[in-house]
Amino acid sequence: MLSIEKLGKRRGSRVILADVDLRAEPGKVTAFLGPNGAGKSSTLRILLGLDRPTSGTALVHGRAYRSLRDPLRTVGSMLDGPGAHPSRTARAHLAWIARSNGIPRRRVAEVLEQVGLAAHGRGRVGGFSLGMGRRLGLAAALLGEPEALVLDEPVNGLDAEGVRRLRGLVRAHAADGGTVLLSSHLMGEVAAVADDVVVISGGRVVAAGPLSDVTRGHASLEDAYFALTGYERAEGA
Ligand SMILES: Nc1ncnc2c1ncn2[C@@H]1O[C@H](COP(=O)(O)OP(=O)(O)OP(=O)(O)O)[C@@H](O)[C@H]1O
Repeated sequence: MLSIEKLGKRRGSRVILADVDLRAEPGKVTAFLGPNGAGKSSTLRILLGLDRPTSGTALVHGRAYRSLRDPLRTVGSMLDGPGAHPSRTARAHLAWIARSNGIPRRRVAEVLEQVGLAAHGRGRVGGFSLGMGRRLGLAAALLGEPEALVLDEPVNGLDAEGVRRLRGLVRAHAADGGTVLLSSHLMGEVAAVADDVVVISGGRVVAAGPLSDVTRGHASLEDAYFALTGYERAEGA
């Protein structure tokens, strides 16, 4: 369970986040949607202890990320970039994370297989394509068999096979009772996997609830998204 309440973030006089509420529940895929600059990454960075809020709380299983005893076994995350040194091989990178977090070494081969990088384990990360780097980031998120997954724009850079694989992984994770929170600005990908949706625009949540509730009265999630974020009006103005 991931719970964010009344989260606020200011940078100088700029309001980045205002009273953001979000819950991602076990057994469900929750999509966090919004246009570029809406505040998705800022929210997820605070949830993962990489930044501090100005107000409010962001908790993983009722605790702040920084106070988790076994963070990688509790919540796996993928933010931008593979987060690995370019001269390291994929396997060495994952083995290093595993070693420093008390995760069994066997998990390295398992997650490389899961994300479709089994044939590239000995490849240096510096030679990876954008999509391969994203797959490696996903592998690192899965490494500790965490209950919760937090994935920031996981579809970016993935090819069709990668997108299909990702969908399968997140659906399977939720089906096993896990919690999945993923951000995206790509409606089609989200409509295909999400149970619940939270839409953010200008640092404020403009809609939240089951996908069917958020899309009610609209032809598609995309139509709902444009209506909720005011994008069409802004572009037409
Ligand atoms: N380190 C930072 N310093 C100053 N401003 C920042 C910083 N990080 C983000 N911002 C600002 O905070 C706002 C929210 O950005 P954020 O990256 O959270 O949005 P996002 O919804 O993740 O967008 P995208 O879809 O483009 O990734 C933006 O106006 C951005 O310019």
